[in-house]
Amino acid sequence: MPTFARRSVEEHADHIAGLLARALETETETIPVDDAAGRVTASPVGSPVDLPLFRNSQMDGFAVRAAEVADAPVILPIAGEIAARALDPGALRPGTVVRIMTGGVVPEGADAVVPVEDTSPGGEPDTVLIGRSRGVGEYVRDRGSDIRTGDVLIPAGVLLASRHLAALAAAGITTVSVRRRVRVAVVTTGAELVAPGTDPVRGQVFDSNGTALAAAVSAAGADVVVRERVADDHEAFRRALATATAAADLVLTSGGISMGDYEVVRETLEPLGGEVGSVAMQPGGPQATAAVDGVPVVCFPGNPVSTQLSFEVFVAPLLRRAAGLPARRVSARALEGDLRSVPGKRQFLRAHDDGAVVRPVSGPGSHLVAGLAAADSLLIVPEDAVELHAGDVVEVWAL
Ligand SMILES: Nc1nc2c(c(=O)[nH]1)N[C@H]1C(S)=C(S)[C@@H](COP(=O)(O)OP(=O)(O)OC[C@H]3O[C@@H](n4cnc5c(N)ncnc54)[C@H](O)[C@@H]3O)O[C@H]1N2
Ligand code: MOO
Repeated sequence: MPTFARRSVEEHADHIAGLLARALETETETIPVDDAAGRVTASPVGSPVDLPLFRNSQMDGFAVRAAEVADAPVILPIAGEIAARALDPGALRPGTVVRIMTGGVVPEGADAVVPVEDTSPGGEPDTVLIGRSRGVGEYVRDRGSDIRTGDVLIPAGVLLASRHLAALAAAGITTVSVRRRVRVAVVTTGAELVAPGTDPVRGQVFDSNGTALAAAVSAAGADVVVRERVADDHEAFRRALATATAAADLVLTSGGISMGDYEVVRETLEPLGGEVGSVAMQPGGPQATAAVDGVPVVCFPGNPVSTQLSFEVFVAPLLRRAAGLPARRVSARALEGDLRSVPGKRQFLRAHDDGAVVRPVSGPGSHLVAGLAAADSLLIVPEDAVELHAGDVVEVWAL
């Protein structure tokens, strides 16, 4: 007998959200900035320095006293040259200019840079004709004008991308405190399963759910720490569960939860207090959950499309939020043709969304793994719909 008769999609989603809540609150870890792309900051990172680190030139040209070039054109002697390198240029002598390169230290006394384009040779050796005036501060990048020491460079909860790592590196920071990724175990079950790459005999199928779930977990910002494939053997499944719960924050399984005779997942988890039943959706009708040794176990039906959609509907949003990733893109689209649906179940049809209209690209069968691969979207048909017509507006999830 099922533990729950018929849950709505929302009821089962809420149940899983509650089951996973503690597991998704991971602790923090400190990692090299170079490895931190895609991770989420655990606390605000203050800048240990002013940026820019020192006052420097924005242009190749001449560092000047603005007041001395106010009446340009004016010819002034060139007192030296400052390139972008470690250098203390000393002070700019009154009545002189220095040649300066972009990023070079602007010397004390200079308060503007005249770009080289606004100058020409002064006639005498080591002189320059400054062709136009520049105001105080022009083309000078002041120390601390980007960020000041102690100010927040990156707040907590930020999904680190290359621009954030650049800011950390620019401030000389080498490590950053981030949330640990959620660790997930993937256990596929079925006596018929063989690894892709082997030679199946009649009755055997390639284990595509292991591949799909592992990739989907990574895409949702979590780490796959265990991958097991077990036959319909209770002892082997118990061993795989023990390995999984020892290493992971969350265990995902596929197969073995419906009404047949060899339902190893259902038969193992029900006596442990697992909940097995049916959710008003298609694919993905049979669903189950359990907590084993305090670790949540979420069990998906074995049909490949059912497994993948169940993950997308129930687990991906939670993992994505925990990983700081944006929620999936949901749009409203007009339906291209007519379609019929099974009343009482929310249908997740495999579809193509061209940005204006959406149309199914394969049948509704939950074994149509190639049909799912051909889709770029899921077209959601509400529970109460019996038939929909061309032009009706439907919800579409980008895959
Ligand atoms: N009498 C009933 N039979 C079934 C019901 C039902 O309500 N009453 N529900 C059907 C639905 S809907 C689904 S979905 C499946 C779910 O069954 P299980 O979770 O027990 O899955 P299995 O029987 O183990 O496998 C189903 C199907 O999927 C293939 N499979 C399984 N694992 C993998 C994998 N890792 N990679 C690729 N393919 C896999 C398996 O070979 C089967 O063809 O139950 C229906 N039956
Ligand atoms: O609900 Mo099952 O998941 O359709 O094939």
